[in-house]
Amino acid sequence: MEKKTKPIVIGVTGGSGSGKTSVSQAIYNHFPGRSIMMLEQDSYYKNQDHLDFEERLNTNYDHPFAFDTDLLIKHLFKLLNYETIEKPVYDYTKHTRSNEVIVQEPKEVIILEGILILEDPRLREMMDIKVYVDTDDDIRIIRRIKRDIEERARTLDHVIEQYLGVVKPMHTQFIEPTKKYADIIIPEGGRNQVAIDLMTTKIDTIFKKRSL
Ligand SMILES: Nc1ncnc2c1ncn2[C@@H]1O[C@H](COP(=O)(O)OP(=O)(O)O)[C@@H](O)[C@H]1O
Ligand SMILES: Nc1ccn([C@@H]2O[C@H](COP(=O)(O)O)[C@@H](O)[C@H]2O)c(=O)n1
Repeated sequence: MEKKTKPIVIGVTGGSGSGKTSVSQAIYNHFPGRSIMMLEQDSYYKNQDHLDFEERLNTNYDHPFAFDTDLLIKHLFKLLNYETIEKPVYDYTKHTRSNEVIVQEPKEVIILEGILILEDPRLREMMDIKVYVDTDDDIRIIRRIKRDIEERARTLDHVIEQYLGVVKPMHTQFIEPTKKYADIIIPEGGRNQVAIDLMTTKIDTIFKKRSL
């Protein structure tokens, strides 16, 4: 019996504020109505309903332990097996999962995006293409300040304290070293149209090969 091809997994990583969501969205938006989906590692932050808000504020969200990676891997295996998943929804304002889930049907191309997706060898093993979005630290912190205040209900003092205390050291210890696993390094994230064109051309080839 002919073996069915499995979906393609494209991992997109980089430091916080590097532009990995923007790159992933740009690739995804290039294929409206096609068999492509996004899977965000952030959706798999651990549930913290058992902790009070003060304790949640002190969680290290940039350490691999912050993620329910077993659940992410389980869901990825299901998607590779063409099964539907119930993707958790994360609430950054409450620092825990919301009660909702998103029903996600399997697709031929999965864009897996997150700060620590290349840190876990099991996840690396599941990826066909690995991308690292490489953006200078000063640009990343400026973007993060703006975003966290506007979209994640944070104060300037909290963003700075979190960045210096946790985000920066964890980036150096866990995220930056995963660059060596990348097949492609994209400088200056979101607006690197050449890199996005190369990625979309590659995906187009995959769709054509699969007659999709
Ligand atoms: N090339 C860029 N130029 C200016 N702003 C950008 C660029 N890429 C991303 N941004 C902005 O920076 C913030 C972080 O980008 P995002 O793609 O969410 O990064 P990440 O997912 O790596 O944290 C967002 O508000 C986004 O609109
Ligand atoms: N409750 C949380 C959960 C995560 N973070 C921060 O999010 C960053 C990862 O998301 P990006 O879109 O920036 O890649 C990570 O650096 C965490 O510090 C948070 O602040 N609060």
